[in-house]
Amino acid sequence: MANHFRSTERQGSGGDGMRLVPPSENIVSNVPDIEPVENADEPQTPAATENAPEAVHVVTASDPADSTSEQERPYTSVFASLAGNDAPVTPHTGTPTISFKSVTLIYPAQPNKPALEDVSLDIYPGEFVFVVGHSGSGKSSLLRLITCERRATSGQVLVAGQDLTKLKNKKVPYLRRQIGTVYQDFKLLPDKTVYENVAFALECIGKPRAVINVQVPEVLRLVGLAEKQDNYPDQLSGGEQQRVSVARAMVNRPPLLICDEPTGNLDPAISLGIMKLLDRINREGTTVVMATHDREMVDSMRKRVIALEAGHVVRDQEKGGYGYYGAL
Ligand SMILES: Nc1ncnc2c1ncn2[C@@H]1O[C@H](COP(=O)(O)OP(=O)(O)OP(=O)(O)O)[C@@H](O)[C@H]1O
Repeated sequence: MANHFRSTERQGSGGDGMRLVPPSENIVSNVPDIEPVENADEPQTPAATENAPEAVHVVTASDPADSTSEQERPYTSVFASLAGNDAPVTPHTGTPTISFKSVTLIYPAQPNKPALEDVSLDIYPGEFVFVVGHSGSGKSSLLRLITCERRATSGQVLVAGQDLTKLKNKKVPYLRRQIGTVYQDFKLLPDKTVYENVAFALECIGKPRAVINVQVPEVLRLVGLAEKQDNYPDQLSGGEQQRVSVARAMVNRPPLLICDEPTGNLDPAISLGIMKLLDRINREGTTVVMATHDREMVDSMRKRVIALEAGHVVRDQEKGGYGYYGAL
């Protein structure tokens, strides 16, 4: 299969020597060559640059697209150090990693209220995309279509060039090997240690023990949990549990990462540690799509933002902000 997942060039400006590794090379050492996670409570640098939105390609929301500017904020966001204002926009060329063509999703339990209706969008290799919107606007449903947990009622969902509306059930596990997932509730196995939780992801796809023995310690070091590899999930903080789930999602070095409110249960300082990890994974070439309610994070990081309202895309903006959605 052609590699429609991975970008061919790095995004961002801070050169840290990371290398893109085609999946075929990722047999033994497939963890990105990046520094381990730093302490989340390290001193934060002030907001770097102006945050005027650029390259808006669709804005149809009646509300203003961008919310509070850096100047208006009474304090510097903990996420300010991840602002990508100076980073070039990922080119929207070639085959999209994810393509929705007039997609509608109707759950049988709610036949008169589509969770998604006539959604069309393209996400390209190497992009980092936030999906925002009210509770019930369709964010998780959109992600479930990408991971093939749900099938579209009509329209076409293409992931890595494959039409998921036609994908046979027996082929779904192969698709999922290409997609790392991180959820708000971590979804760790309680009776397995940190090491075993991460190793299990590789065992499930038939990786040999020799490979597991190399990759698991490597990824645990990357997320800063090497010392806790023998702990069980209930012996970890929420932030540590989420780092295990990020380690598990990336240990097979998937070219696409789907995150559904990965920082939803975490305080801002701990969320920052998780976001630093995901930002680095993205800068190394992995496409990241993240549903979130975290206004501060979205406003600070200035990534592409897709906003949903009642199952419709109402805004799609490069370097966007969270927008005005009132209480969520
Ligand atoms: N399994 C389901 N069966 C029936 N309806 C569902 C199901 N899952 C979601 N829905 C409905 O689909 C719509 C979109 O839900 P979805 O979970 O995608 O929203 P969301 O934006 O992710 O919300 P939240 O921010 O609260 O997680 C809602 O009206 C919801 O009630």
